[in-house]
Amino acid sequence: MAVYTEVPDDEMAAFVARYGIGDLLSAKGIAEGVENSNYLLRTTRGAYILTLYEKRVNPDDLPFFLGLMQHLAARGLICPQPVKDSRGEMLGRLAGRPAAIVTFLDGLSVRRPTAAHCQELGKGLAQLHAAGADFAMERVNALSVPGWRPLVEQAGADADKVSPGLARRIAAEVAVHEASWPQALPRGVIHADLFPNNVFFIGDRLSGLIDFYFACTDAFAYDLAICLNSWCFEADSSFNLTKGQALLAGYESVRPLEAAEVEALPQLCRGSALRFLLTRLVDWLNVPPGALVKPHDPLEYDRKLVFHQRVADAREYGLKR
Ligand SMILES: Nc1ncnc2c1ncn2[C@@H]1O[C@H](COP(=O)(O)OP(=O)(O)OP(=O)(O)O)[C@@H](O)[C@H]1O
Ligand SMILES: N[C@@H](CCO)C(=O)O
Repeated sequence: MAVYTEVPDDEMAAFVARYGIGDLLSAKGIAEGVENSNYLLRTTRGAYILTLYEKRVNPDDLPFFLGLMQHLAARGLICPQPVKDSRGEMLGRLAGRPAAIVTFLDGLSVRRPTAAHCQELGKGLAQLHAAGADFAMERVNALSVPGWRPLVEQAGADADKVSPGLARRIAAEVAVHEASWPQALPRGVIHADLFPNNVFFIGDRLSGLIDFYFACTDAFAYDLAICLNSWCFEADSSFNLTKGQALLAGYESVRPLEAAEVEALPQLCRGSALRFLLTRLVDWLNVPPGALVKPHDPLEYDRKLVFHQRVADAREYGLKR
């Protein structure tokens, strides 16, 4: 996360006092991340995370996100749990923004995942899909195919300042998916942003998942595609087949893929690369003045997209069949 909204000390202390989590000792803005404003709170009872929800989060979606974290935690998945205030509410308001306090998770995210991390991640992703199966709420994926053209339009001709020809290429890529996106794949709750920075490990063991603010109801295999993109490429943009194999094997050790999902995987990888290329591009072109945030490189996902455009079938990601 980042810090877009500064909170005056007295407002922060008064807000925290409503939660029965002890006296506030310190509140430190967290520079990592790009979406919401986050503070690490230390109180006389321990550590917590305070999140102020920013532009890309629709406040109407917050009951889904907070309810989902509660649901998954109740089924044994290690994820942040929303803390209720003295009125029993999970969602509050601070410095003019919707805000919530969640529990702090131990563990560290890994900058350069190994194949062992990828295997654990695959297993954890399938466990998340299973734990979400009986979650009653639904949320449309606002950043699936119908959400992409508006992002292309928002970037407009400025896309070419980031890379010559990019505006035309992304418009053409969106058109491909609008015409042929797979519609009937097994679906349920997906995380939709399970990048390495959102997964904690203690040693080689997965110890927790965070950042459920893109979670939605969509194809399970699309979540897998997002993970193949964010876990299995090297810094030079080459795909690491060993990591792909490990991730897919970890996933299938809990939930084997159906034939239609295997067939769709190259297109899902291509579409998810495009999704992150587009949101990164729009963010890159619109950094709010004074915000404590470092935008992500959109062209990393352009290079991944080019790789997927050449993939003929899922064996190229390490699937054994
Ligand atoms: N529940 C938690 N327990 C421990 N640390 C946390 C927790 N939630 C967030 N953090 C810390 O805050 C950082 C930013 O959080 P998060 O990834 O949710 O932000 P974001 O803006 O949504 O980021 P992203 O760019 O991934 O969307 C994390 O990298 C982690 O260090
Ligand atoms: N994980 C995203 C940021 C949150 O949408 C990215 O790396 O582009």
